[in-house]
Amino acid sequence: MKKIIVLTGASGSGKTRVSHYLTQEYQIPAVVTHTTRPQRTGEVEGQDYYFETSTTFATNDYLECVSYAGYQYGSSRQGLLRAWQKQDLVSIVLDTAGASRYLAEFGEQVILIFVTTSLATLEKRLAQRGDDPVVIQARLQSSEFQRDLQLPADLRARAQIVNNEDWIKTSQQIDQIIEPFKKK
Ligand SMILES: Nc1ncnc2c1ncn2[C@@H]1O[C@H](COP(=O)(O)OP(=O)(O)OP(=O)(O)O)[C@@H](O)[C@H]1O
Ligand SMILES: Nc1nc2c(ncn2[C@@H]2O[C@H](COP(=O)(O)O)[C@@H](O)[C@H]2O)c(=O)[nH]1
Repeated sequence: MKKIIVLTGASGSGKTRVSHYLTQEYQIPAVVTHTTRPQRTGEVEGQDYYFETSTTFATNDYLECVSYAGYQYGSSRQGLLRAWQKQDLVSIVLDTAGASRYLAEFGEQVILIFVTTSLATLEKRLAQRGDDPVVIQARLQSSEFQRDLQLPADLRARAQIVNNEDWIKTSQQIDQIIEPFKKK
C-alpha cells in the first residue's frame, strides 16, 4: 500500500530537516509543494518548492491549499503522484491545516509526525536560518504560527510527537518510527 509521512508542526520546528534526513538516509522522496512566498537564499525551484505568482498558483489542481502568514501554499495531486511513482513511501511537509486534510483524505495511508520545540528555540532557529527579522516577527504573530504551536485535537490520536531540541535524539526517534516501513 502506498503511504505518506506527513511532517507537521510550527514553523522552524525542523520539519524540512527531518524530510531531508528521510531522503538522505532512507531514499524517501519528498512531495514538492507550491507557494507564492519569495524564494529564500539557497532554495531551489522544483526541489524546495514550486515558486508561483498569484496567477500561476491558481492554475494547479490542489489536494489542499492554505494561506500561511500572508502567502499561499498548496500541494498538488500531480506532485503526490510524481513522488509515489518513485517510491511507495514518500513524505510531505505541511502546516497543521494541511495535515488534517491529508488525514481525512488518506486515512491509514498517513504516518503522521508532529515536530515540536520550545518557542525560544523556534525563534532562534528562524533567525539562524537567515529569515528577514521583519518577516520573522510577522510570522511569529500570525494566527497560523500560533495555531501550529500545539497539536490540534483532530490529529492527537494519530500523531507521533518528535521533540526536536537535540538532533541526535530526533534522528534516533525518526529511525524508530521508520523501522516498520523500511524495505526488507
Ligand atoms: N535539532 C536541530 N538543531 C539545530 N538546528 C536545527 C535542528 N533542526 C532544525 N534545525 C535548523 O533550524 C532551522 C529551521 O528548520 P527547518 O527549516 O527544518 O524548519 P521547518 O519546520 O521546516 O520550518 P518551516 O515550517 O518554516 O518551513 C533550519 O536552519 C534547520 O537547519
Ligand atoms: N497546508 C500546506 N502547508 C504547507 C504547504 N507547503 C508548505 N507548507 C507549510 O507552510 C508553512 C510555511 O512554510 P515556509 O517554507 O514558508 O516556512 C510551514 O508550516 C510549511 O509546513 C502546502 O502545500 N500545504
